[in-house]
Amino acid sequence: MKPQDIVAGKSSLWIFGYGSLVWKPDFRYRRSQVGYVRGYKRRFWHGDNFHRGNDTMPGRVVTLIEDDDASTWGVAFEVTGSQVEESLKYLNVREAVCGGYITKMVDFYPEGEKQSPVQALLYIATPDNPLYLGPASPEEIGVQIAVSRGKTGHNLEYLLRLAEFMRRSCPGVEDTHLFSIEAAALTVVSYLLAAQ
Ligand SMILES: N[C@@H](CCC(=O)N[C@@H](CS)C(=O)NCC(=O)O)C(=O)O
Repeated sequence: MKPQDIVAGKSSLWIFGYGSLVWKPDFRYRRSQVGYVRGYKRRFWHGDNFHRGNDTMPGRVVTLIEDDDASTWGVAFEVTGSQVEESLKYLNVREAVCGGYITKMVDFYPEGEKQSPVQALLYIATPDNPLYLGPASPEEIGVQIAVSRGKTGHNLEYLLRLAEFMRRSCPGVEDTHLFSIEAAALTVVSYLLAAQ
């Protein structure tokens, strides 16, 4: 379903970010809210040959994998009025055209027990995507991230900023996948620096 069909006539929309969007939305929004989506786990299983890698050395970025027992924390951004069309136009290029992501509407749960869920749009890269890399060990993913760079910057920045967001904004949430990859990538970097 195209974003424009989803938001036809809507004066406001929530957009959920769980990767680079949590630290670099780069579009105008009315307000943001930390929270989570249910039924998905965040995994560095998507390839990136534009922003954080290239065709010969694709970087690794995150996507969501369906898992009924999991939830993924991030940030939802509410866009209103002209921000709706502006944000979707921008994200279509950044996420879909350059990144291979598609859109999906899900329930977003703002942090705090009393809050009821709201519908949010998110960008997800499914396994049938040509850039999809799939599962690998934290060590393999850490090496790939430590040596990849694309038009937007180094893949390490992408990883470390997401880890920093989780520690700062979701301190009670344990994300073993993310932090084990962070540890592996930093170990590779320390070896590379020592070898210089
Ligand atoms: N859709 C996820 C992942 C978004 C993401 O990381 N997309 C990449 C495209 S491959 C991106 O925007 N990268 C920009 C950057 O690396 O700075 C999110 O909601 O944050």
